[in-house]
Amino acid sequence: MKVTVAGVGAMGTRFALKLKQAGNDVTVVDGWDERVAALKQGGLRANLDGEEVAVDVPVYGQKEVPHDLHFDVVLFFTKSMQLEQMVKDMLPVFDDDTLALCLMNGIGHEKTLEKYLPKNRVFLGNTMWTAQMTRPDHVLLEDDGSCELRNVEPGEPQDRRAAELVKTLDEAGLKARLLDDPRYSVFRKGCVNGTLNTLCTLFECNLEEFGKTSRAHEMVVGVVKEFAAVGEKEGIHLDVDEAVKHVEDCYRVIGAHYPSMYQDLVKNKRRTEIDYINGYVARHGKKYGLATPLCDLLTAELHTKEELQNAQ
Ligand SMILES: NC(=O)C1=CN([C@@H]2O[C@H](COP(=O)(O)OP(=O)(O)OC[C@H]3O[C@@H](n4cnc5c(N)ncnc54)[C@H](OP(=O)(O)O)[C@@H]3O)[C@@H](O)[C@H]2O)C=CC1
Ligand SMILES: CC(C)(CO)C(=O)C(=O)O
Repeated sequence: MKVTVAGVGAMGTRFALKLKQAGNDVTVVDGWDERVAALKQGGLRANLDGEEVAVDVPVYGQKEVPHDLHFDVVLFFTKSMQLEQMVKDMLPVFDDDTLALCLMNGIGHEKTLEKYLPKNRVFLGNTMWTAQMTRPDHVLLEDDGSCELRNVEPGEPQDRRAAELVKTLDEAGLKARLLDDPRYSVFRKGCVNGTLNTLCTLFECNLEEFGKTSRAHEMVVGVVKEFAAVGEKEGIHLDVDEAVKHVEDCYRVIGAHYPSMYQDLVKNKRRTEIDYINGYVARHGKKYGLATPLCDLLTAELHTKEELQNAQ
């Protein structure tokens, strides 16, 4: 499959590397100049499950992508606040059958994609893999994970193409599965990020350390209930007990991981994706007349921490 990964930070690198190693034709695009320079010089460099690897792929800065390239799929892995600009910059390489796949954290990305692309070419889902930039030229890829996806609009040929995408990702060792409803999956993943990313960033701990604290369960249940209430208004019937279990399973499966939001703010002093996670629930709760006190407070706390850290 001919794939371009648009946004090749930590997670984009995992997907680009694994897809390339499995024999796919992979190109990468990024907007961070230092990262682009490092990729052009040394390729995709990572510690992959304990082994140092370096793989060469074509690399383009976000503003220098040649318009005559063709791809079967553009896989978006920017931060949420960078997605819209990346979609606009990638539009010239979309032809009549190029697919857009977004597995990023955050709720509502399909709306951004649908502003620029026909709905039947928008594919959505999430990943439970982990990844961490150690330097602008190097990524740490450890832990086990998975990913899941589906076309947002049912029908052909997109149902068939979703199955093809899953097969390609799965054959690359990315443990992919086909979803029934991608928006359900995005809200369910939102529960993981709206609890673990946010609280581990505030408390500056990893998932396992947070999970061992005595009030963790109470906080997780409270936040998940707010995601479920907003989801309900948007036609998504989240199973609260199952979503809480999904969150709490992370303490065991990827316990040593510091969530991407922690990496952004605590490690890199970068602004976070909070407005697309708890902030989404807080904003939409207001729109539907629902009280979402925990998400309101967590969003305000994260923004306050960003201010105090002078995050860029
Ligand atoms: N990492 C993880 O474990 C997981 C991540 N995800 C999701 O995947 C998506 C991509 O995230 P991820 O791969 O973690 O992103 P990264 O942290 O690797 O960064 C993406 C972009 O942020 C900017 N940036 C990051 N670090 C620095 C730095 N030190 N100095 C300057 N700029 C920096 C760069 O863009 P620019 O310069 O243009 O601002 C870079 O291209 C997100 O939606 C995330 O939530 C999902 C599951 C797990
Ligand atoms: C790996 C996981 C699930 C941890 O919260 C994540 O999505 C992240 O780090 O952003």
